[in-house]
Amino acid sequence: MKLRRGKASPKKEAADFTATGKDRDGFDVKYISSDKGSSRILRMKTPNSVRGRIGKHWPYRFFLSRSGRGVFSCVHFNKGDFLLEYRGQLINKLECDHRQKVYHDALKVFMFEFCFNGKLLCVDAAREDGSLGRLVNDDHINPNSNMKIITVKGTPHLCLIATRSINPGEEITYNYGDSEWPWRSKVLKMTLHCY
Ligand SMILES: C[S@@+](CC[C@H](N)C(=O)[O-])C[C@H]1O[C@@H](n2cnc3c(N)ncnc32)[C@H](O)[C@@H]1O
Repeated sequence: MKLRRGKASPKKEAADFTATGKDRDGFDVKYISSDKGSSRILRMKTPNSVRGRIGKHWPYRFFLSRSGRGVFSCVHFNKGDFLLEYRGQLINKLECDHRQKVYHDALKVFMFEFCFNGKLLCVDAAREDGSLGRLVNDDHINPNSNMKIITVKGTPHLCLIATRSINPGEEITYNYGDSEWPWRSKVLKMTLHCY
């Protein structure tokens, strides 16, 4: 992949951000409300400068059909860019199974299980720690990122990497995988909203 001069590779960026334990700039959390099958954004933190740019280039604003929080880009990202780490506590299968038994359903969705070097591991992001990766919503039809395992000093880190270019104002999404997620079975109306 050809890199812009001075720009670190996604793997290097991921390693740097995972080491600091901080999210990179360029994202906003917005609250989305679903009412009668349609959805709207309740609170926007996007700066006016960015809003102006979106308005100029986008004929439409957002299609949203979910509720709760979502993570939105407020800058442009290229395909292959490192976006965010799905941060949390790295635990083994035994501990993961235990927590699956004791956690409420609302917390279980924050447990990300994956295979690493032939072992089942889990990042438990149930704790509200202010990080953004744990707030990224599912889209199995047209996601703009995917979750990659990036190994830093022998430890696996779950990192969201852009799968296409992402414009300011777009919600960051990835495919949560093939489970029967309840929201996927609902027929949700898609409504356009302008602000
Ligand atoms: C890892 S959390 C994502 C952040 C979450 N929206 C929040 O406000 O905490 C996963 C939860 O988000 C919601 N969610 C994620 N993707 C969704 C989607 N496509 N449609 C509806 N709800 C979704 C579901 O409630 C799910 O249990």
